[in-house]
Amino acid sequence: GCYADPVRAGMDADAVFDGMTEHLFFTLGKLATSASLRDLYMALSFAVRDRLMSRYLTSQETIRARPQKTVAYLSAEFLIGPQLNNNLLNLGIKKEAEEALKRFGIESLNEILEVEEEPGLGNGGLGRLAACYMESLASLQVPAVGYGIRYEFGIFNQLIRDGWQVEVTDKWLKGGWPWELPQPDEACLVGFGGQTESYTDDNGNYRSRWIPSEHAIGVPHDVPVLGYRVNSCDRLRLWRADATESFDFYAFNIGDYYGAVEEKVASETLSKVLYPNDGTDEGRRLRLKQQHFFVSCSLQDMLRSLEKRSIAVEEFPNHWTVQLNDTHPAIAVAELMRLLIDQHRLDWDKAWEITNRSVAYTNHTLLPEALEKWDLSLFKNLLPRHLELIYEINRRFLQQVRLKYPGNDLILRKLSIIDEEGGKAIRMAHLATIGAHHVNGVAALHSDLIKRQLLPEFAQLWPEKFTNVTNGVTPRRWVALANPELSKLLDKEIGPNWITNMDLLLELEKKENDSNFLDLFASAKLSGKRKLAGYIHRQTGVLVDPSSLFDVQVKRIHQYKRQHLNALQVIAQYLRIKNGITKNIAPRTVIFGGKAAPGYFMAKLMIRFINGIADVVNADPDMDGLLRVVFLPDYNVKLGEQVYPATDLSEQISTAGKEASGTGNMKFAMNGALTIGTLDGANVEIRDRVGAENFFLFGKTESEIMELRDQGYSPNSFIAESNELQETLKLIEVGHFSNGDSELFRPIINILTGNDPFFVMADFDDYLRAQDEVSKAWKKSKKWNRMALLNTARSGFFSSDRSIREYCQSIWKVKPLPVEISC
Ligand SMILES: CCc1ccc([C@H](C)CC(=O)N[C@@H]2O[C@H](CO)[C@@H](O)[C@H](O)[C@H]2O)cc1
Repeated sequence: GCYADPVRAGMDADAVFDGMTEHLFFTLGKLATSASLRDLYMALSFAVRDRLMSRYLTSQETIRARPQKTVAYLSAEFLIGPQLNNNLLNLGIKKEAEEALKRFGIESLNEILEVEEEPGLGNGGLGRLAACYMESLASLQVPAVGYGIRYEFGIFNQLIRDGWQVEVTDKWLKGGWPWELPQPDEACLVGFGGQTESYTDDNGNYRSRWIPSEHAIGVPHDVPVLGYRVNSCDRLRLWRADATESFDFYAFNIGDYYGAVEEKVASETLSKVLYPNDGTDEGRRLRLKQQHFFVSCSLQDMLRSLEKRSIAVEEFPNHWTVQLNDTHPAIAVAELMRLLIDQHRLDWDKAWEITNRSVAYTNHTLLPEALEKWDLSLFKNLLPRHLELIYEINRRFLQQVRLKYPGNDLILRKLSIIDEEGGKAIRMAHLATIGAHHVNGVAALHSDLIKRQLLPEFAQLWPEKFTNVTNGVTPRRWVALANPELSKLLDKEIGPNWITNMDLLLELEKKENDSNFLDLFASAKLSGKRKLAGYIHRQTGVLVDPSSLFDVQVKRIHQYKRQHLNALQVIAQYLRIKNGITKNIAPRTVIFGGKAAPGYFMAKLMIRFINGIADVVNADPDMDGLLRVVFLPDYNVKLGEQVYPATDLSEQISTAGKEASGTGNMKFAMNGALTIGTLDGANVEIRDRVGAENFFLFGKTESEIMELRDQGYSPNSFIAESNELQETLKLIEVGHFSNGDSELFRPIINILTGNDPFFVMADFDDYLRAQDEVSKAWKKSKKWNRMALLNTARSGFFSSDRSIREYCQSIWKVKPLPVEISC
């Protein structure tokens, strides 16, 4: 698969320039003289795509020719972010592209990168993790396919109007997307609804067949996932829904124009839009249809790849290892059984053995409201055959349990896939756990809580099945690409190999007392802050001082992430300044960013609250040079790439036991930000690795929170202990941040002084104490810079390469398959 044509595959600036010129002319029908920035972005993107095609095709060919186990990562979300810059980095032709652009009169690559639409095919942590993992799989040369949905509309764009979030449809596909390869010949057919009927097959076996009442077609769109400076190029296979019958002429002829396209419209809705909830299960019918749609297409695709290579279906576990990214694809357990039994005529035990040996499940949340439970009648109506199979899986499973715990009906009820309490429901976490050979959490504390709190009976039953793989993030996008200043400094100091071997960063420990190096380190940070300050001014009109402490909390808005605790702390600082208590205060710029799920009222009110505080603080001359508050609209991957290199203090302040891991915390530490945080999720491991002395810890631990909850927590007892908290709450109540309207933020006050489910009041004073520590440390810049350097130096563990190596060794049992390209 080697293509030698210089114009389409040459790697020098001339060739890239020629390639762009050709695509402008032949692909886009534009002359260079009249090309817009967007045309040049498309032309460069096509030219770059040309240059990874040999690796893409040869990688596919290598996997086909030398069958070995391939990772199938099933995820309802892939938050891959902008592609051009990452592919330039991984191909190693960034300089050449910059040179070629100069010949089109474009001085900086950033001008082109700015016009790129990012595919917002995810909500937050779970979706971005999937993207980091796909990039690490390719960089580690492990054959893999990321199976998901090609949503026509991704996560909404966020506008802030009068302090409120406004959602705008994300038309990311307008004008086309150069990074996908539609494969209509590999479409799959998926059924829904209808009923099942049992019959006896010609060997006299009782069988059941499914007669769906409606169908849709899944058309795969492949997206190359290039590894860093290797020949390996894996792919994302994203399914787009289409109608079996695009046009009903009979309806049209009788003038029923809507009828004529009704089925087409109905089918296409399957991949129309991403559900924008990040942790609340709404149990919508279309959501379940979406899940079955992409899972069925993906499993059919895997089975077809065996058929094409005339490999027996019994060999499935030796060729595919299927990872379920949370329960969103958990229907796979029943769908694989259906395909193996109904279509490949295997008997139950063989089919179950194959399923159990192939599937593994990762849990990403403990929040009860985020655990998917499908109403039984909805499930029966949409997937009658799968329900039959789930009943049988459950029956056989409970049989085993009865043997182990005779007469213990309680444990049967706790373990059953069917939740009998209230309206009967299917517990997808139970189906996934029973069908999987491994169940893992995403940080040590989280994996422990899965065993102690979420699935204790299962952990007791199958202790060896439960494991942990702490999350990671790719250093290519989150350091090399996002923070070129720091990268240059690292290349110069320890050589370039840190990008693929982050443990090499430990070398930097030697420089902890080298003030010259510390100054260079700090100036890399300052250049990031200057860039972000410019962006903030352009976007919000707020002028911020790059030399102030950039205190940042960017993540989805959620009560357990406690953005409101941070906001209360800001008010306390504001009051101190107003009361002239400025001795310990360090000039700060407090930056928030994050989207709220459209139906999540409290999260939207928290955004309004933050903007209310910002308006008052930023307009108050007493705050000049001391405090600024900013809410950055439309936080996404692209904006993240600007924020992580420009941050001094990373806010990771969730209620202990609630944040499964966090991944932003890792990106901040890698880029030399210090963390103020609770002992929650991966914060625990970050603190262990970077050193407690380089981490600002506060708050109650998970077990202290449990204790407080069990003994009946009353937030008022904590409020009574804290004057600053009382003053802060009073100021809100009188409407100081809402133009005197004391009703606007009442819901926030009511919940905090009511049952305060996320223990904001309990942690407030200790949080304020920790923030004072931060101010003190900031004023000793050498000390701060040393702490910052040690965070970067000791963040190697949090590379997604380490996470993927752990999955490969302990769960997937797969090895790298280097790709040879002989030209
Ligand atoms: C059914 C609605 C729904 C949608 C998304 C989710 C995700 C699991 C939420 C999520 O993104 N979880 C985050 O996953 C990250 C990657 O492992 C972790 O780092 C975060 O702590 C976790 O909140 C749950 C429920």
